[in-house]
Parts: sequence; C-alpha cells; structure tokens
Amino acid sequence: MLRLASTKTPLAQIATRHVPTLRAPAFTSMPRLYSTATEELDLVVIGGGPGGYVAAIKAAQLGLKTACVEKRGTLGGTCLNVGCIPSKAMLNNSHIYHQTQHDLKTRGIDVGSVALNLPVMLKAKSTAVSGLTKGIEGLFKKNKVAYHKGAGKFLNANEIEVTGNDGTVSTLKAKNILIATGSVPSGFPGIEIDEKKIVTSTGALDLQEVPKKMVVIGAGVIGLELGSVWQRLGAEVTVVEYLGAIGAGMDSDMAKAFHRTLSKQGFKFKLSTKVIGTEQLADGRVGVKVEAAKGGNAETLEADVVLVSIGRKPYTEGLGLENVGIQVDERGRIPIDSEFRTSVPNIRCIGDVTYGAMLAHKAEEEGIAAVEYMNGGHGHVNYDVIPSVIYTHPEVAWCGKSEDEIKKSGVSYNVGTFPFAANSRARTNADSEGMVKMISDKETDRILGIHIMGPNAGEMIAEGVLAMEYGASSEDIARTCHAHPTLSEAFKEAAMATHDKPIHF
Ligand SMILES: Cc1cc2nc3c(=O)[nH]c(=O)nc-3n(C[C@H](O)[C@H](O)[C@H](O)COP(=O)(O)OP(=O)(O)OC[C@H]3O[C@@H](n4cnc5c(N)ncnc54)[C@H](O)[C@@H]3O)c2cc1C
Ligand SMILES: NC(=O)c1ccc[n+]([C@@H]2O[C@H](COP(=O)([O-])OP(=O)(O)OC[C@H]3O[C@@H](n4cnc5c(N)ncnc54)[C@H](O)[C@@H]3O)[C@@H](O)[C@H]2O)c1
Repeated sequence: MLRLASTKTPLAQIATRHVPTLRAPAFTSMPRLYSTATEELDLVVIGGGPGGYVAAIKAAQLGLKTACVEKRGTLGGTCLNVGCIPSKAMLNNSHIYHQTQHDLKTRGIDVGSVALNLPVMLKAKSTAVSGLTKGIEGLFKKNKVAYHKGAGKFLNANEIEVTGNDGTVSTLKAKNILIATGSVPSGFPGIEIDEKKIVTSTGALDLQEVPKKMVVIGAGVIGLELGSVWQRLGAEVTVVEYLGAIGAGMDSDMAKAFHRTLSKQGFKFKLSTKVIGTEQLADGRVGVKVEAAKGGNAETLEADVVLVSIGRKPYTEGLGLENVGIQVDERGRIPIDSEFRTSVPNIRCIGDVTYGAMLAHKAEEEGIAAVEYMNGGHGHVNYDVIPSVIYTHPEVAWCGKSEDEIKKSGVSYNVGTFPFAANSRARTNADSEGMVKMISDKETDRILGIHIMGPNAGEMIAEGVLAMEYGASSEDIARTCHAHPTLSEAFKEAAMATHDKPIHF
C-alpha cells in the first residue's frame, strides 16, 4: 500500500496502477477512509451532479463504503456549475436591476439613475456557485464519501479506472456502480458553437457585455430563462421556435398566457419557424437564416449573440460502456428497469443520462431511490408529480398532466382557474400577472394537474405537489385554510373553482 506522508490522505482504496511521482494527487483533501488498496467498496458513483452527489451521501448515510468520481474539478454537476444555480443568480439579479430601473418609482422609491455593473453581477453569480460547490465537498467529508477528481471509465462490471485530473491513473473496485454522468447541450447541425458569439447556456451565463441583439434558438426553458436575463439587462431578444407554441410542451392555455406576458416584456417570437443556418456578417455579427417551418421565403436575423437552446443530450463519452456491454438507446440514454438497474444488474443509472425529465430534483429523487434499492430496500419516485418551474418573472410552474394530455387520454375532467388579478396579495404587491389552473377528475375530483403562472409560482407549486402525492381532491384543498393575505389563496380559490365556485372572482 502506498502512503503519502505529507498529507492526511493515503491512496485509500485505490489500486494504483501508475503514479508518475509520489506527490499528492488532486483528491488529497478526501478523508482517510479505507486502508488497503484492494479493499472493495460498496459503491462507486460516476458523476458528482445532483443525482450522483445526493446518491453518494445517501449511500454513506446507509453505511455503504462510497466513493464518487467527478471529472469537472468541482462537485454539483451541470446544476451547480453551469445550470440551475448560476442561471438563478443571474435571473434574480437581473430582475432586481430591471425592477429598480422600471418599477421602483411607482412604488414611491426614488433611487436616481440606475447603472448596470455587469462584472460585479457575474462575480456574484460565481460566488454563489463556488460557495455551493464547496459546500458539497464539505458534505462529502462529513458523510465520509471519498471524492476522486477525475474521469471514471468502466474496466469491467466491478472496476472503474480513474484518470485523475492530475494525470494519475488508478482503479476503484466496487460491488455496485451508479452511473450519473448527466447531459450536455445538443448542438445544432451546421452551427459551430464558440461560446462567445454562438453560445450554449454555458456561454450565455458568462457574456462579458450585454448584446444589443440576441437571437435565441428554441423557446424552451433555457431559451426563456436566459433570454429573460439578457432582455432585462438591455438586449433586444428574438426567439425562434420550430413549434407553434413556447414552453416546450407546457399546458397550452398557460403557454398562450406566458407568450402574451413575455411579448409585453419586449420578447419577439418567431414561432413555427425553422433555422436553416448561420453566417458571419461583414460587421462581425452573426446572421441567423430562418424560414417558416412549412417552407417559404428565408430571412436573416442579425445578432451579436446567438443562444442555441434546443435541448440537451445524455452524456456517456469515455465512460467505457462497451467494456460492460451496456448499449444506449436511439436517443443516447442508458436503458434501466424500474429499480434503476442497467442491463448489468450491479450497475444502476439515474438522472439526465437515462429516461425522464432532465431536472435536478428528479435526478436527486432517483439517486436516493437507486441507493435504497441497492441496499435491499425500496425506493420511491412518483414520476406523475415531478414539478417543473420556469424561473422567469412571472414564474411558471406545473405538476401532473396538462389539459391537452388529459383531453387526449379521454378522461372526463373539471377545470378551475383563478387569476392573480383577483388575489389581494398580488394586487397589493402590484404584481398580479398570471393565474392558477387546476384540473381534477370529473368523477372522483382527484387532482390531475396544476398549472400556475405568477409571482412565486415555483414556491407555490410545492403545495400542489404535496396534494397530488397524497391523492388529494380539489375539494380537499378548497376546504383547507390558507393564510390571508397570501398568493396561496389563489391556489385555494382555483380549487374552489374546480369543484364548485370561487368566492373572490
Ligand atoms: C442553464 C441550465 C439551467 C438549469 N436549471 C435548472 C433548474 O432550475 N432546475 C432544475 O431542476 N434543473 C435545471 N437544469 C437541469 C439540471 O442541471 C440537470 O437536470 C441536472 O444537473 C442533472 O443532474 P445529473 O446528476 O443527472 O447530471 P449532471 O448535473 O449533468 O452531472 C453529471 C456530472 O457527471 C460528470 N461526469 C460525466 N462523465 C463522467 C465520467 N466519465 N467520470 C467522472 N465524471 C463524469 C460531469 O462532469 C457532471 O459534473 C438546468 C440546466 C441548465 C443547462
Ligand atoms: N428551470 C428549469 O427547471 C430548467 C432550466 C433550464 C434547463 N432545464 C432543463 O434543461 C433541458 C434543456 O433545456 P432547453 O431549453 O435546451 O430544452 P427544452 O427541451 O426545454 O426546449 C427546447 C426547445 O427548442 C425547440 N427546438 C428544437 N429544435 C429546434 C430547432 N431546430 N429550431 C427551433 N427550435 C427548436 C423545441 O421545440 C423546444 O421548444 C430541459 O430539458 C430542462 O428540463 C430546466
């Protein structure tokens, strides 16, 4: 066994095949956990995103000897590093900037002239990210999860080769492996991403100046959130969407209302429109050639920055799946059974790299459930009530089925809606755009879907998720006392409207 005298860390459970020098590898901060090179771990998690790191902590809490391999250099995956967290930091601060500029005067707050300091705003985003990613390292230490900074690759069903970020190569042995390697942005055929002028979400979170004109390809969650950030900071944003509606499959009533709201904010939309390609313009900007989805005359949209946000794809590059005989499906996803097992029983898989919505909380739920199954117990993920939230202003949030889906399924249903314009708190706050829409089964009154557009919709949907998880009826919610004056009264009134009548509308 190899020991590193100068650090707290032995090479732990790693069977070292090649260590170029006897200096401490990058994972020296990990606690001294397992003493022999050949000792088998209970679990190796590949990927330290919300799925992987949560699974690793849960496994350690259950008493499993656990290691997590992450190649990014920081924990937290897409979500903490280049996804949920930096985007929400930019959304929050750009909203405050916009509100200060356009809204405070009418509230009796005079702040004089307002200026954007983009470098400071970007730094605030980075501070939020680094604080949270380091926090996960702290949680790993506390829970005794060994953290290996490097890329994991299957040698066989029980051995993972780790190429450390410092160049060392070593092997981890484990009874169980959990794949949580996440996803990366889908490219657009023929459009080259340089992350400066033609960017994915990663580049769009780090633009060093506000573009005058921004073209967003794809009116899904990323396009609308990051389009909002730059629109609030002063960009003229045009969103090109192939489908006839925005919001990537949200309830069509909500999509229409959201479209109207964002248009009022200054967004320009080109729906049912396809992108044919891009060209470099003489002045150094980018021309985005588009035409109607059904065909017709092409036009060129000029842009300083183009955001390509047409979805994400599962990531399995360099993972060595061929060494264990795991094949991905036609969309690049790793197939799993109901207990997250791949075609190799001791190898499980969760999060963006397999089926289902690409959401951090969905990956986390799966991580916990997969570990519980692995440990001989039962896991629980209710895919019918995974909430979705778009963190624009107003926010849009939903869980359960859309009215379009319910209609298609042939189930008879009731719909109740309640506008925030009739909610006292929203009116008092002068922030009353949007509504709550609830759909319940006509026969049983059981709630089938909840859709909210409004301030704090992302927080409010938690009540709907809980109600649906417990099989509530709309009458259950209507008869539950909600504090006054709160936005949640709109939720109660929508429930009243679903099975009977609302009071305030
Ligand atoms: C701009 C943006 C905003 C988002 N906002 C939200 C939001 O508000 N709410 C929400 O729920 N979701 C949001 N998402 C989606 C969310 O980030 C993902 O659903 C979530 O991160 C998926 O978690 P995961 O653990 O499956 O994978 P990931 O977070 O992608 O983590 C996988 C990790 O595995 C590592 N890895 C891959 N291969 C290897 C290997 N061979 N060896 C070692 N490490 C490896 C990667 O480096 C990565 O860090 C957002 C995404 C983006 C891009
Ligand atoms: N708030 C959140 O929870 C959050 C935020 C950001 C990202 N995410 C996750 O990240 C994933 C990726 O987000 P996204 O916005 O890239 O994908 P998305 O699937 O949400 O939206 C992509 C949009 O692009 C459109 N599109 C596809 N091809 C096109 C083309 N050729 N031309 C024009 N439009 C085209 C689609 O019709 C769709 O509306 C999502 O699955 C989402 O779950 C979640």
